[in-house]
Amino acid sequence: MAMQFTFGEGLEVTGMLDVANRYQGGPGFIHGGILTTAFDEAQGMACMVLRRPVVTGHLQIDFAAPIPLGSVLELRARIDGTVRRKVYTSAEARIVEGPFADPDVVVATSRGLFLTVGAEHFDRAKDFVDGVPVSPHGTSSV
Ligand SMILES: CCCCCCCC/C=C\CCCCCCCC(=O)SCCNC(=O)CCNC(=O)[C@H](O)C(C)(C)COP(=O)(O)OP(=O)(O)OC[C@H]1O[C@@H](n2cnc3c(N)ncnc32)[C@H](O)[C@@H]1OP(=O)(O)O
Repeated sequence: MAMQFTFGEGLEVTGMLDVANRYQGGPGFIHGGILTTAFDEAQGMACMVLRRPVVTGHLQIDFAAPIPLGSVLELRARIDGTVRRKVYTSAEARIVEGPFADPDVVVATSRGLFLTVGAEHFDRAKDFVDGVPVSPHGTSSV
């Protein structure tokens, strides 16, 4: 997904998403699956501090407010803790530009469980790789 990421202090990662027209779900608003993808990317990116590949095991989104096309979304994500291969993460989204912008209002939240995996996890699909992902960290082609 075409997001810009910056690494803040500590374990927090900030991702910015321009809510383009192609991300429409209901008329005028972002599709919930797109927002879910953005959280998956941001929380997966927060896991990169571990310097091991991870995959998403469980992701739970609360859609608290509608997000109109043309918004700029800010997603802040972090690792909350690790247990063995399990990596517990959370994130919030705020509209920071556009007609509904209010940096004090959280419009969606996410909790995600990621699992560290070995290189063999991806090796199994190497014959099916299709193209170069858009994302600089190489996880998504959306
Ligand atoms: C050549 C190297 C290439 C490197 C490339 C690096 C890329 C960049 C890296 C990093 C940036 C990442 C950015 C990511 C952004 C996008 C990520 C995605 O969209 S990933 C696609 C969607 N997800 C899947 O396709 C997973 C499909 N599922 C699986 O493969 C397995 O189910 C997996 C790996 C998640 C777990 O399977 P198991 O066999 O490895 O692990 P078990 O032994 O079953 O579980 C381990 C522990 O986790 C818990 N667990 C597993 N799944 C759970 C679940 N769904 N809910 C709750 N707990 C779960 C279990 O209860 C267990 O817990 P206990 O340690 O015993 O306490």
